Amino acid sequence: MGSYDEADSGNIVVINDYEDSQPATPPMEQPKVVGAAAAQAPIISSYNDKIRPLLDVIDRLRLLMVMKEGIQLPTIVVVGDQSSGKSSVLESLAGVNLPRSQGICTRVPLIIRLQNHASPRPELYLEYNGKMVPVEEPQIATAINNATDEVAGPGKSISNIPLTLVVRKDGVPDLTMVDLPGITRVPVHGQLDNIYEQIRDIIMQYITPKESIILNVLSATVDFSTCESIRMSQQVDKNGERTLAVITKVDRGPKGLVDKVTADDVNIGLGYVCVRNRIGDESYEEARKEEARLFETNAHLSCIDKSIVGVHVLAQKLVQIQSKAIAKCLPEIVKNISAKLDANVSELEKMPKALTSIADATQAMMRIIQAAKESLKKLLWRGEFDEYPEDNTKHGTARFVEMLNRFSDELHNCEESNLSKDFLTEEIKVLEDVKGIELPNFLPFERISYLHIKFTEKYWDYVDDVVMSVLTRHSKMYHHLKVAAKGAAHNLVQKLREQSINWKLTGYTCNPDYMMEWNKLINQKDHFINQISGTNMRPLPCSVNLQGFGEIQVEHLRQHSNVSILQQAFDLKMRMVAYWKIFKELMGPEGHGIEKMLVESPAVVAKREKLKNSIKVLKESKDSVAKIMDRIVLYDAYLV
Ligand SMILES: Nc1nc2c(ncn2[C@@H]2O[C@H](COP(=O)(O)OP(=O)(O)OP(=O)(O)O)[C@@H](O)[C@H]2O)c(=O)[nH]1
Repeated sequence: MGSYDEADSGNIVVINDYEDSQPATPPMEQPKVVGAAAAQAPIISSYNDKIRPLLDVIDRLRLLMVMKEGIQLPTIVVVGDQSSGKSSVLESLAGVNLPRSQGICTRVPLIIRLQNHASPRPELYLEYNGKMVPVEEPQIATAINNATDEVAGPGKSISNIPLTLVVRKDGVPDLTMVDLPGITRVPVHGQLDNIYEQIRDIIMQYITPKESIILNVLSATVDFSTCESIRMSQQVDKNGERTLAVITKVDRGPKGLVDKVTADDVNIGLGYVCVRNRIGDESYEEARKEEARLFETNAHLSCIDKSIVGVHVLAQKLVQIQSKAIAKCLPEIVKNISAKLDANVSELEKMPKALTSIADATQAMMRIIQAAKESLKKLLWRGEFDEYPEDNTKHGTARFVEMLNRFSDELHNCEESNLSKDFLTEEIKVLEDVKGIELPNFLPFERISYLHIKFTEKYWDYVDDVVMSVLTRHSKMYHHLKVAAKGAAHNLVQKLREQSINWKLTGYTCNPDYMMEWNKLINQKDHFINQISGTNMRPLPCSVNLQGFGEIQVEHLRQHSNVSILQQAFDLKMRMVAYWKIFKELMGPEGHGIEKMLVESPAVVAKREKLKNSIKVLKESKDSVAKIMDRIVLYDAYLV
């Protein structure tokens, strides 16, 4: 058993093109062999202390799903045509029973984390759907099948949601690999017609990143150039620089195998390893012995270079490839995590703050209304278009002039326009004087004396469009506010439109509710003033009952000898109270209306949540990586 002799000597010698072409691994980084494990474990290999923490960090980042954040990790991805023997290879490496079959077997990506572990009792876990389920070794195949059913549904359908199998066992190589569903062209009963496309998409997603190492599992019984998995890996790794081929079932197709692997017709840059997996109920020890015997005695197989045969060689090669890939990628990973974290933090900062109180909500609403008002003033009055430099349709003052010019031309062409040479001069002047949006009973629209219906319609349609689009822009984060504000603004524009059309010169006081409330309050003024300063009344009362206020203490007011000041103050107070009442009705009891209006749109909430989540993952990733930064620098230095 040449292979075991090598292991027992304590040195792993891996000779192939890849190793020759790669920078030499420093002597201290050579994987050591755990001699004591030789008798018990299927694979005799261990990781140097210096590499293991790096792999642990990569595994931690994988668990944090940092890949979802666009950070690629060095990953050994196992691909192969259906039943090529992928699971059997992994089983040989891990020394545990994985589901094996002749039909489709692997239906979800299975991340296998092998960790060499000193304790004689193996520890196995399955991690999926946020669960971590301990598993006993004999039940592992059943547990994987059950978990697959839970993730992908029972039957033969496949899914992209991965399962993770952690195997902590004495003597296993420290490796993390992903087993993917086998490529099948013909859907079997119970599979969707697009099963090939589904599997292809999953495989491409895993093998496309340049950080992935492709472990292409090929059966010795087939012509490699016809393998679908070769076609796929060549699409993303044309020269095979990151592809290693494992030839399985050598016992079934030994003839001509040596020529196939020597000719390398399919461009496998990292080389070939030929293996014979466990068959039927064999134990791992029996399988390894049988493999060694086969490569020693079989006429066709014995001439294959010993440096490319056997599961143990495969394990050692993978360990070295993996450690080099990790050391090469880690500095870039660290950089990418920091860059992505910074970008997400600044994007989150740019987002409106989540509103947690009525005060916040009120403030936010005022800010939005103020901003919308300012935008409208710029567009419709001041002629400043910096917020919409490209969109001429919003350039209100310019469009008004156009409208007026057109209208003027039309009028000149109609008989009516000749009735008076000053016709409409007054109206045009008034329009130019209109000063934006102000408090309801100070609007200057009573000065508008005449506007033609057609022109008025066009004018208000235009104003309505601009107001709607400005409000939409400013309130887009808050769906309810957007709807409410647009509704209110639209109604206001409608009212103004009607008033313009009806030529009303009634003195626009805008809000009838406000006026009703104000009248009710102001009608009490004479009575109130009389109660304070009435000359005929003795003794003067200490308090006065006011509708809407109740009993009011008034003695302190008597120090003001100027009745006119009192009247103005009363007037002012009533105005404010009337406004406040209308405002409160709009906003609902205790301001909850504002809160409701400022409920953010689900898309904004989702975006903020996503960013927060990303930041959390990236921060944790950064922390994990920070702990091993010194090792990265050290290891990196060896590789230069
Ligand atoms: N004789 C022999 N049979 C093997 C060898 N490797 C795998 N097999 C058998 O080939 C069949 C398929 O093996 P799997 O490991 O399930 O293949 P797979 O590629 O994982 O299958 P899917 O994931 O379903 O595509 C099983 O019956 C294995 O026992 C080998 O080296 N020699």
